[in-house]
Amino acid sequence: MSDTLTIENLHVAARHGHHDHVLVDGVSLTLRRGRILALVGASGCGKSMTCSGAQGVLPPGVRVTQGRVLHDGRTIAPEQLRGRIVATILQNPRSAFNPIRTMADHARETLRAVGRLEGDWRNRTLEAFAIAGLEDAESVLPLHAFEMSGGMLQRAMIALALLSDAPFLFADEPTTDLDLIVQARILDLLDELARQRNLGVLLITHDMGVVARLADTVAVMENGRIIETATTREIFDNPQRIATRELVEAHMSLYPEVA
Ligand SMILES: Nc1ncnc2c1ncn2[C@@H]1O[C@H](COP(=O)(O)OP(=O)(O)OP(=O)(O)O)[C@@H](O)[C@H]1O
Repeated sequence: MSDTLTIENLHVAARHGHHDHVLVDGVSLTLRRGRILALVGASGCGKSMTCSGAQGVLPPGVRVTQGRVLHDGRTIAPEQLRGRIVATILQNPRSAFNPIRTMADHARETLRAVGRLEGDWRNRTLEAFAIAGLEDAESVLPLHAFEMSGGMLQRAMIALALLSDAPFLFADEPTTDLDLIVQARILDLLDELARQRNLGVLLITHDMGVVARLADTVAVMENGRIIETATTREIFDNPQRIATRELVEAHMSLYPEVA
């Protein structure tokens, strides 16, 4: 049971008048360190709500109605999970940064939040920025988000995730807002970091190209439920469910050479 993070029977619902509208309907997933699990499915099927629900960071009016998260078999509260056990990188990094704070401020804040601000925070930050591929890391520290490109910001978000030293990473559509060349570089970086740092990654995406490139296993979601889980090879070669087949076929019609 060591080195695992399990989302168990997660239910998430939104209040609509007097009724609950179920958005996530009994999702169970297990992440293992050093492995990348892709969570895929059509837009609106509940991927992001699963990720946010597991971390207890749902939007107003949306709540977890059932389920728990276990780290190495022990139940863990969302506030203990966030930052310490799970780091997060999101789509649209620009909106994830406080516009009036510098990258140095964000790094200090991240380290403070996980109780690691002591000692030489600056050098640790510079090292994380360099590992994340931010060239001339020193010059990045005083920058605000508006002074950086989308690719730089995504690298900065990855650097902050590394600073927290969490063993698991939730990456929710990490390359969606980036141009194709930057996307490819960020995907390479994520792959490299997951392997080198032995991170367990939950990769949320609707892009089967990203799945083919990075994921070891795939969980397919439809209408708030996991309908199929298999290795990436099996998902591409022998999809069992219609929704899975549609995702694979849509991808193959665009990029026949990939799988
Ligand atoms: N703030 C909210 N309040 C109520 N329902 C919401 C809210 N945000 C999203 N939803 C609904 O929750 C469902 C799941 O949304 P979610 O964002 O998890 O989908 P997703 O699979 O991540 O989609 P996408 O690939 O488009 O990001 C959708 O039906 C969506 O309309």
